[in-house]
Parts: sequence; C-alpha cells; structure tokens
Amino acid sequence: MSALEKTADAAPSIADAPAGVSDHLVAAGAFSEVERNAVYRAIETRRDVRDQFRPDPLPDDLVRRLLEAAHSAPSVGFMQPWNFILIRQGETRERVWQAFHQANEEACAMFEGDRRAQYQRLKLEGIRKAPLSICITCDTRRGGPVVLGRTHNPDTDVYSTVCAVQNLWLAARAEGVGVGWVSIFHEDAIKTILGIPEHVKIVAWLCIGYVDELYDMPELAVKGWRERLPLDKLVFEEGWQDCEDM
Ligand SMILES: Cc1cc2c(cc1C)N(C[C@H](O)[C@H](O)[C@H](O)COP(=O)(O)O)c1[nH]c(=O)[nH]c(=O)c1N2
Repeated sequence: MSALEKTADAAPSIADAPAGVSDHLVAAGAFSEVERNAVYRAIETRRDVRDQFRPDPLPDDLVRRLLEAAHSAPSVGFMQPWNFILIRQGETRERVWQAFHQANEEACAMFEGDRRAQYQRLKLEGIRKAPLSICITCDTRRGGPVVLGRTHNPDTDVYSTVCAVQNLWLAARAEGVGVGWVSIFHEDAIKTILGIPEHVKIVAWLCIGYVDELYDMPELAVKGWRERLPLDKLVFEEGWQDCEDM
C-alpha cells in the first residue's frame, strides 16, 4: 500500500512493529483471588497518616521498594518527570514544619466561627514526627520541549507525578508503613529550603514511617470534617449531570 492509499482506518498493527517487539507480550489474565484481595485491601485500607508514626527508621531496602513502586508509575509519553528528595535530618524537617505552620495559620483564618475552631483541632501533618520525609517533584523540562501526549494538556506531567505518589502510598500500606501527604505550605518556601530550581514543581511532601494503627476510615470523616460522598451520585452515563451541594 502506498502512503497515499493509507487512510486513518489503517491503524498500525503489531505486524508492522519492529522485530522482537512481540516477544515482549506476556499473558495478562486476572490475578488469583488472594492476589486480587490483597490489591483491593491495600486500596481500601490506605490512609493519610498525621500522628501515628513510630520514630524507628525505615530499612534502606524497604525505602528502595517504595521508590521502585513510585518509579513504576505511568507517565505521559513515558516522561518520568519525578524526582524523590529524601529528607531525614531533623533540622531540615523543622524548617519545613515552620513553613507549614505559617501557611496553616493563614489557612485557618479562611474559615469562620465553629468551622475555624474545628480546623484548629485537626492535626494536618507529621513532618517532625515521621522519621523520613520524601519530597516528590515534577521536572517540567524532562524529555525535552515536545513530549508525546502532553502537547495539548501540559498539566499531564504533574498528573504523572501524582500517579507515582499513589503507587508509593499503596506499596507503603502493604509494607505496614504510613504515609501522610502535606500540601499546606507556600511552594517557594520549600523550594528555597531544598534548593529546587524554578522549572521544577513540588507535587507532594510525604511524611513516612512505620505505623501500628490506622483509622478504618478517613480521619477527616472520623473527626466530623467531611463525609465520603456516595459513589452513585458521582457516576454519570453519557454526559454531565448537576451534582450541587456536595
Ligand atoms: C493532593 C493532596 C494533598 C493533601 C492530602 C491529600 C491529597 C491527595 N491530604 C490527605 C487528605 O486529607 C486525605 O487523603 C483525605 O482526607 C482522605 O483520607 P484518606 O487518605 O483516605 O485517609 C492532606 N492531609 C493533611 O492532613 N494535610 C495536607 O496538607 C494534605 N494534603
């Protein structure tokens, strides 16, 4: 078939692929029931941890497994825009806590009356308590100026990095390790502390450590801040429907 004869219908097939590509196709059946249950258990029992961290350090091989899980995440155009900055020093975590504290005061002031008092009672970070923090960043220049899949949706580099965060979070749950995501800070304050360049975005500050107990539902629900929404109200067929007052 000449190039002119090729139409949009003539999509590339595996037969057109370079030699050796099909050798990489492996069976993709469902997991066993035990394996499936383990995956769903990690998803359902994963929690955001603020206060339950034990102080004992995490072994290097365990931290490596968490990072491998994060690095296995999908990414736009296989961009892999993430970096993982490991912070164990108390002095650095103290500076980051100060940045959190300042931003948290600002956040608190945005609520009124009882809601403000309720906010003040919430613990929203474990920066000083958790023995390890990992700052996960997104390098917006990784892979050059044109990245497959990102041209019309530039935020997909950040979405990819969030996928890495979630992989790490789920792997940590399976390892008996708690993770708490902190986002209450001015990004520039943390960038200055860690020397992160302008074109690199901070996606997550994760507090990480062993935990003996976890809440059986989101702590914000346990403490009356907000309930889990009913899934059926969030699922639409074929188009948008109004779902106000959520
Ligand atoms: C992008 C992003 C940012 C934050 C969070 C999450 C995510 C996804 N969460 C955790 C959040 O409050 C928590 O996930 C929900 O309350 C649901 O609880 P579980 O994660 O199911 O325990 C969070 N929690 C907190 O105490 N301080 C924070 O600054 C943040 N920031």
